[in-house]
Amino acid sequence: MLEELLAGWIPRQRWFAGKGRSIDAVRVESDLVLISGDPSLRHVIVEVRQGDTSDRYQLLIGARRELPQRLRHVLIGHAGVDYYDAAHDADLTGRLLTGMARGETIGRLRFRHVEGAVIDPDLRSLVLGAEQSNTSLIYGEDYICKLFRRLIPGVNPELEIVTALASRGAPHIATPYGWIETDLDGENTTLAFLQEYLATANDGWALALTSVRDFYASLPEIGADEAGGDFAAEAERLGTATARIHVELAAAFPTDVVEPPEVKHMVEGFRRRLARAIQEVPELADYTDIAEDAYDRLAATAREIPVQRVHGDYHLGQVMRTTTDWVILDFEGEPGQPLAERRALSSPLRDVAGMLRSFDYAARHLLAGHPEADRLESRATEWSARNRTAFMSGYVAGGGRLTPDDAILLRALELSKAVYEVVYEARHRPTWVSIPLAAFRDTKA
Ligand SMILES: Nc1ncnc2c1ncn2[C@@H]1O[C@H](COP(=O)(O)OP(=O)(O)O)[C@@H](O)[C@H]1O
Ligand SMILES: O=P(O)(O)O[C@H]1O[C@H](CO)[C@@H](O[C@H]2O[C@H](CO)[C@@H](O)[C@H](O)[C@H]2O)[C@H](O)[C@H]1O
Repeated sequence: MLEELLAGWIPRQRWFAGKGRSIDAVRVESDLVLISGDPSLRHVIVEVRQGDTSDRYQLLIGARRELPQRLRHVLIGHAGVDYYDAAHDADLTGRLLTGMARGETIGRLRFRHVEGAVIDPDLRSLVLGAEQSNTSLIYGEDYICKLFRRLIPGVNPELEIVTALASRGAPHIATPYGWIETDLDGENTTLAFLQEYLATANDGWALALTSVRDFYASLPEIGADEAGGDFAAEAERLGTATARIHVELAAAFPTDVVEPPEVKHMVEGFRRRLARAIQEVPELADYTDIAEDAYDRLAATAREIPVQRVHGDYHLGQVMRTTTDWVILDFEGEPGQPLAERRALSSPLRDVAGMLRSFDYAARHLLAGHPEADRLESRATEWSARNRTAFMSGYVAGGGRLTPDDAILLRALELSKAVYEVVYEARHRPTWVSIPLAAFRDTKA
């Protein structure tokens, strides 16, 4: 009965990855009672079959004889009692904190805390604004608990990296407190991650946009360096924080080098990504020569490239400015890539390339559909260049490496990221495709 209700409810959830394809079957793979009574709380893992694919999802299911008004929007369905999405029920979600604080094992679920962490189990939760691929619960002003919805067997890279960095006393991370795990297909798999909530911080994207708006609105036109909301000092500090994180990651995890023949394989990977992207967004074909030129130059550099664990999907939306520092979040790699690829060693310049692209995004995203887009084009270029330069100087000052050969690698990585972004935007925000395409146009002119 529950399975039937879920088959109707799951496709309507933001985090459901199989949208647009019909569901053949929903099967409950595991069902554990975490609290009994009314209201009751169950932890459920379901398998959703669609054609020849099947995905697993994690659910917290509450049951009450009658759902109060405040929970009616998360009703799953009625079958004797009202079943609902208990992630939204602050009367029940404290159970996750208690489990982690006590280090409990319940059936196949293991609740764990970071050594020495003290977790207050009495805080009440709220679901963070827009649920995307995961559901995040904010407990009081203290913790954020990310509940992974679609379950991929394996340890989540975010948990792996943040706990390793915290144990080294690394700066620029949000303190980890605990996690929930289980075994899936014989692999230890992360179900949820509890971390410090940066209640008073602002994310880098919002801060950068404030600066861009201020710069665009300043009349008579003044230089980016004279604008009141100049972001360059922050960009530079962020560059230094980024270099420090790279140093810490290199110390906490194994490192390696990619030998020159393997660099060619890496370039082949870039070319394959470009070819796949062109199939999806044919407009990109106009810029093939520019990307290929950067890839050829990289293939021609006969030197080894140091590789290590990196952030993997680094942009202004992943960094937060607290009153004292930049904090880096979401070390999960590019969403949608297989776990092995997200955990693979890579050049730290991949993150640098991601952030450079992000400065360009911040400068340009207001231009799409702007009546004065032509006038603002040169201002966008000025803001982007100023902040990219400041970020790089902070990165180098913080110990980040940038030799002339690195600059060739950085350029290829930046264009490869822009290729990824063109596909990402075509899928999710088609009116933004022009932003990453400008990364190629800039050099074509
Ligand atoms: N530790 C934190 N403190 C404060 N806000 C956070 C924290 N972690 C995430 N957030 C906020 O939650 C939002 C989504 O977090 P994120 O980890 O990027 O989720 P997703 O993987 O779904 O993109 C971010 O935009 C950020 O503003
Ligand atoms: O934050 P996520 O891990 O979900 O990353 C994905 O979404 C990002 C958009 O939020 C996307 O980033 C792109 O848009 C940003 C502005 O919204 C911009 O700052 C980034 O430079 C740009 O790449 C990211 O690529 C995607 O993986």
